[in-house]
Amino acid sequence: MTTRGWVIVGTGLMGKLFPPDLIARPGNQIVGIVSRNKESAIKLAKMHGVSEDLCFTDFDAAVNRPEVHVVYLGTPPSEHSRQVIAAVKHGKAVLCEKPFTTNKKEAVEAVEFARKQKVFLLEALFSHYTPLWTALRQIFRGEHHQISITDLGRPLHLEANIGIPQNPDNAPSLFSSKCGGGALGAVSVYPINLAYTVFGERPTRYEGKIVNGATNVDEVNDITFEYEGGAKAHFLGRIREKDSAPAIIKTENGEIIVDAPWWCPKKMTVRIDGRSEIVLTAQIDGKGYGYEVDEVNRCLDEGLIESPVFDLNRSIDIMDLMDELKANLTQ
Ligand SMILES: NC(=O)C1=CN([C@@H]2O[C@H](COP(=O)(O)OP(=O)(O)OC[C@H]3O[C@@H](n4cnc5c(N)ncnc54)[C@H](OP(=O)(O)O)[C@@H]3O)[C@@H](O)[C@H]2O)C=CC1
Ligand SMILES: O=C1OC[C@@H](O)[C@H](O)[C@H]1O
Repeated sequence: MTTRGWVIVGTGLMGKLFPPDLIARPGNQIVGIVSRNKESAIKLAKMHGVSEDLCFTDFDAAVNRPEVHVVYLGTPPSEHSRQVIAAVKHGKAVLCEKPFTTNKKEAVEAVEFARKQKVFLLEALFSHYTPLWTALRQIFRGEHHQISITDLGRPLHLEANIGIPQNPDNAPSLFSSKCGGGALGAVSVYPINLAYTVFGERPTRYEGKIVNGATNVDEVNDITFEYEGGAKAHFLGRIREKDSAPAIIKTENGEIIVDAPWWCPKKMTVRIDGRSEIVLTAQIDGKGYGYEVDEVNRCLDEGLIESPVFDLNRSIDIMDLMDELKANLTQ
């Protein structure tokens, strides 16, 4: 088995949460931690059993070493595009946290550069790679071995709310407009991507409202997408209140209930009217970040520069849609 060396950039929440799931996957090793502050890097290194010698304040010095294969960006969205480009310049694969960037322009710059240099880049929208989201993708692509999309019929309605209560003291970058914070990128990116997965396309119309809070980032997104033929997706994304409802997908002949937390689900029930009920379950390893690590390694093993299950056009398109939503729905 190939052993891959990873550099972790950022020592905040994700710098703490991602590495245990990374190193629990065989063949992955942390070979560097980057922080703007040496003490923070050393503290994080101790937490993850990494040597102090592998702590850096200089991004380029950390990344440009032969033992580095992948760079994980656990930094605020405002840093992503620049850091993707910096890592790609050294020829290193990148796993970049969601939201991919702060706007479409930055997303295009990062993607075009990675494509030009033929270096692997993937958005770390962790839900997408979990076992039951993989099953959802297969169902709506008509590729699931047990559940037929013909029996279910076409999707008519998606309801997927997400609310994770936080505040500027425990999550300063999330509430900072300079860092590219806000509910759209922090939480609503999950229902937006779920809507892409279910309906397979971008909505033709949208309506709703985006409400900014005291720190001038959006804290509430109450948005409905409409698709060709009248199907709809609705989500309420919030960063001050908790919402632990399941996600519900109604189809012509049935429904799929994805239990909460539906962005990292362990159970999903598929009902075909009057005919069958199939319950799919999955264990989640750790906090659920190992599956995106598997996807990086699978793609690198196969010599791919983009993941076929979450290609970079989708990352760009989501940022483009978010730009539009912000421009048109902010009150
Ligand atoms: N997949 C998931 O479940 C989750 C994903 N995320 C995503 O991960 C990314 C990071 O989020 P999170 O860890 O919560 O953020 P934090 O603010 O907790 O941590 C980000 C870290 O990035 C570093 N950093 C670099 N530049 C800046 C800057 N200009 N301002 C502030 N910090 C900076 C800091 O580390 P240092 O001081 O060491 O340089 C900081 O601690 C975001 O894109 C977020 O959306 C967040 C939570 C959950
Ligand atoms: O991606 C996320 O999931 C967990 C939340 O705590 C966080 O705000 C969000 O960015």
